[in-house]
Amino acid sequence: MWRGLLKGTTCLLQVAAPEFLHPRRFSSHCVRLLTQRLFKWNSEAPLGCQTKGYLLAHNVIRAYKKDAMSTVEFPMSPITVTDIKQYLRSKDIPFLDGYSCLHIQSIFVDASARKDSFSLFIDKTTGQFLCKDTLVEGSWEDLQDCLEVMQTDGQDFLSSRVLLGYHESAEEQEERERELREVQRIWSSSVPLTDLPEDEAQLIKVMFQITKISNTTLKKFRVRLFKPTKSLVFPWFGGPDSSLKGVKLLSAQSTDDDKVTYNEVTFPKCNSYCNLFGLHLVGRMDLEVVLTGHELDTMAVSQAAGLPSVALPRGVSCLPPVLLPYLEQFKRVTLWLGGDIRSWEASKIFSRKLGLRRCSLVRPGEYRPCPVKALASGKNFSHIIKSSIPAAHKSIVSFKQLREDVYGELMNTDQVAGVKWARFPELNRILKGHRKGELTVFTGPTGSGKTTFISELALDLCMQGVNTLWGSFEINNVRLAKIMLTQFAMQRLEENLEQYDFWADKFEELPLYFMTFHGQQNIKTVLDTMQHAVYMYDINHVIIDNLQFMMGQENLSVDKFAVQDHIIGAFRKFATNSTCHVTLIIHPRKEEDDRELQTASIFGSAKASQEADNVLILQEKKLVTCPGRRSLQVTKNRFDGDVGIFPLDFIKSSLTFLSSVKGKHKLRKVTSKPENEEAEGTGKKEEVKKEKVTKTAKTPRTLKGPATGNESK
Ligand SMILES: Nc1ncnc2c1ncn2[C@@H]1O[C@H](COP(=O)(O)OP(=O)(O)OP(=O)(O)O)[C@@H](O)[C@H]1O
Repeated sequence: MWRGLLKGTTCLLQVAAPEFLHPRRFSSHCVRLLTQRLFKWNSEAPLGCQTKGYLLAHNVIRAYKKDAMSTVEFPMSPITVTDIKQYLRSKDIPFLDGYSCLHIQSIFVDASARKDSFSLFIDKTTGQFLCKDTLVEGSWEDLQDCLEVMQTDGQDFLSSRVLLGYHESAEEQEERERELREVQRIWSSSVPLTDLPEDEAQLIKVMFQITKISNTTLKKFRVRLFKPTKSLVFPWFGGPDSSLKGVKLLSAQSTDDDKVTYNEVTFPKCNSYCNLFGLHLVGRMDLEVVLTGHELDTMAVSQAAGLPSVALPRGVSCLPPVLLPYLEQFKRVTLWLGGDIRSWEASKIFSRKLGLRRCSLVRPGEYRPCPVKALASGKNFSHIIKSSIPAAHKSIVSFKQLREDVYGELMNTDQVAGVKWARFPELNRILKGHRKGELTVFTGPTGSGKTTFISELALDLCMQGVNTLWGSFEINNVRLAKIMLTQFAMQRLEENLEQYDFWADKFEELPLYFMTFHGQQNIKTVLDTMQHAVYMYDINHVIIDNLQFMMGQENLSVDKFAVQDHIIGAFRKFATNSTCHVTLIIHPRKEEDDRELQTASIFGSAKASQEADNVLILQEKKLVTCPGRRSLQVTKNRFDGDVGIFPLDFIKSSLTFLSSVKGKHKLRKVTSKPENEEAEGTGKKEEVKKEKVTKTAKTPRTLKGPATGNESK
């Protein structure tokens, strides 16, 4: 359908604004200018015609953007809160300065029908807006357009249909309606837990480890049981009429080793499931809330602490900014996201979005597990919540303030070490895991498979819920996605095209985003886009392929090293400040055919290896017997100093690398020497203090199910 619209609007554009015909230039800014021109032209025409022209233009742009939903564009005109305030003042629009948003009166509701006088929320970071009364949402440019239209026409308000829902294609609309029918079907064929016979209800409670959650609480939150799959059903009520908008199904399965795993499925699916479970029970006058990472936790808090509580839709993996308006009313937000380090890290990151000064964080620990476990073990909830730590930290701290942090790290060494790779156990043994806030520099000979390898390394993490952003400047996103999809499916999909949809559907669920850049880029633009993505999607891992594309096209013969140092410094700062891991691919210096690369071979000065927390080298052995053979060498590991090398076998059909141990290629685990002893730039062979050979069995490759953003607890 949108092709049809595009055709129609192309004609319109040809007349009104030919310079915007190039699809890459479609943007809200383009619509805005186009709209203004249309208004100018149509100033004599009746209102309906003007709005139609406006809508038509918007339709195309929004459909275009929606198509590229997992791509992250550079915000056309990065906006600051000062700009927004200035604009509102210039239009005489009164606003309230909230925590994450500015609040204005809704422009989509007739003044006489406005329930809440300041129900339109403008995100201070992005300018994105949401009207809570009508659920109209859009970009800052959309809002400006609407305000301009109102001013031009001298209207008090606009119809909510101006922006609502029209961006959907027929297919999308059909899909949405199908999902809504599915939601209704599940909801109406499930039974309230409290209506089950007592023994059956008890069995279910045991299965989900919620024996301490009372029937009153279950009833209050309207939890049901979907019998065909024995799943708990958590409803999502939303909108001005608090109608049913979606459901989340939680199912339990026992594993071979007698453990129970929990799986979640949402309708509508993951990306559009934007529910704060429990929100319908929050009163308009409530000023305090406990934010949890799971529906069961929210019920536990509500029951044991008697406080309003809401759960994040995708647990600790993200806090979508679209939910921020719903949390604006609270003067105090206690984040109790779980009982592990990952929850603790997430609570620190989310509190920045929520506004540090109103947030306090429950530090995980032996006496502070996640709420549902705390309820099961009879912990004192009010004590835990009262002893939560204010999120606004001072820049100078004493050890007294740090001692709990240090203790937490000592207690949870495995979690502190980061997310483990499922496909590269040898890398886990050396690096221990993938940690937030670190900078990894990766190099290897030209054409040796750097992109292919990093693609699999990042995919592995992404499949475990690490929100990932790719900046691929060398190969385009379609090619990159094709490589990743092949690695994900672990087979040549060209030969099994009938399976394409199956794998693509699963792949689509991954928290994976791509920057839309290609070729040479300005470092500031790239960093701004990364910052934007961190805010929008809680990105934990950014991959830049490769640094040479930020060095500019001009001849940098004089100070190219200084430029590179500046860029590396900027990425280092970004990784630290945004608590986000950055993997930077850098070309090596000119290689000599018969020598292995080393840290000093990284192109540029020593800055790259000094700033990096990890240095990884893809070694290419020119073996006649085994031409595809590569090894991965870790030459720097700031976390615990272990360095080493292990061989990789390339499987061409799936573009994957199998870490293997064959013949002479055994894992060499080497305890590193101090960083300052590294023979940077000297070409000296690295000294080895201690060397031990660890026998590693060939790891069988099993494809783990793709992460759906749904956690199992
Ligand atoms: N171990 C390997 N053996 C043989 N071919 C490989 C291997 N790894 C990757 N390839 C293939 O080599 C080609 C180049 O790979 P890739 O683009 O990942 O290399 P690169 O090091 O990133 O290249 P560049 O130096 O140009 O950035 C691809 O077609 C890829 O499928």
